[in-house]
Amino acid sequence: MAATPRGTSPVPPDVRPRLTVLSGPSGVGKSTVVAHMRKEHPEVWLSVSATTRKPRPGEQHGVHYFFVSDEEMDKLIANGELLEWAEFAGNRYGTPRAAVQERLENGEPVLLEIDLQGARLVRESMPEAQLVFLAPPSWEELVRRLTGRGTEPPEVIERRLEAAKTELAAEPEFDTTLVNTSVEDVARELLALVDVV
Ligand SMILES: Nc1nc2c(ncn2[C@@H]2O[C@H](COP(=O)(O)OP(=O)(O)O)[C@@H](O)[C@H]2O)c(=O)[nH]1
Ligand SMILES: Nc1ncnc2c1ncn2[C@@H]1O[C@H](COP(=O)(O)OP(=O)(O)O)[C@@H](O)[C@H]1O
Repeated sequence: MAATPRGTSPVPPDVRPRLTVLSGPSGVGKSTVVAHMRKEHPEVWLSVSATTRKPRPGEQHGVHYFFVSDEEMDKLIANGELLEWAEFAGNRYGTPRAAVQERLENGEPVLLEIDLQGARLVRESMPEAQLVFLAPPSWEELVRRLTGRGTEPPEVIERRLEAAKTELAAEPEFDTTLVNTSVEDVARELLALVDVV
């Protein structure tokens, strides 16, 4: 057995990153890919964020998001209850800290689906986190998906596409890029990265 060089620590038994961040522009397919993966692998734990955005038809409180008022969001932030938070296209979004911490302390994998600003904050506070970028096959396809989803009025779509330009330019900051051409393929690749055993 090779000796451990002096001055370095032995490699810990499990060096796999437990925290995975999935980011990518609005409409690229993050929710679709994660939902597809969790349909077959419900054991993959996804953090449920708090948001001041209004629910879309079909979105459930506590499942897709915790839908909160501006005042409630102020309190969550002031009380330090969010691991990170950001303003995106006119609404605030944040990751509740306690549930994530509990899982990480138990050595369980955690998946966050958050925006670029949030991904950068996580990288600062947890450098061991792995950052995964979901990219569209092309700009035209991103516009098509965001428009085709039909959940936002044109001015909100414009705002999100403006943000998408900044987000696409930040792709090199991420550890891995997955191009969302096929939902099935990307869901499989993401599952391997999240490494749920
Ligand atoms: N920083 C941060 N971003 C979040 C959080 N939850 C969701 N987001 C991001 O906020 C952005 C807008 O989310 P949403 O309004 O659901 O739109 P969608 O991504 O187009 O479905 C997306 O980039 C989400 O990944 C969070 O807790 N923190
Ligand atoms: N690989 C794909 N091919 C074609 N359409 C897709 C694909 N992935 C997602 N979509 C569609 O694109 C739209 C945006 O997907 P969504 O998951 O809501 O994106 P995000 O969560 O990143 O905002 C939805 O209408 C969804 O059905």
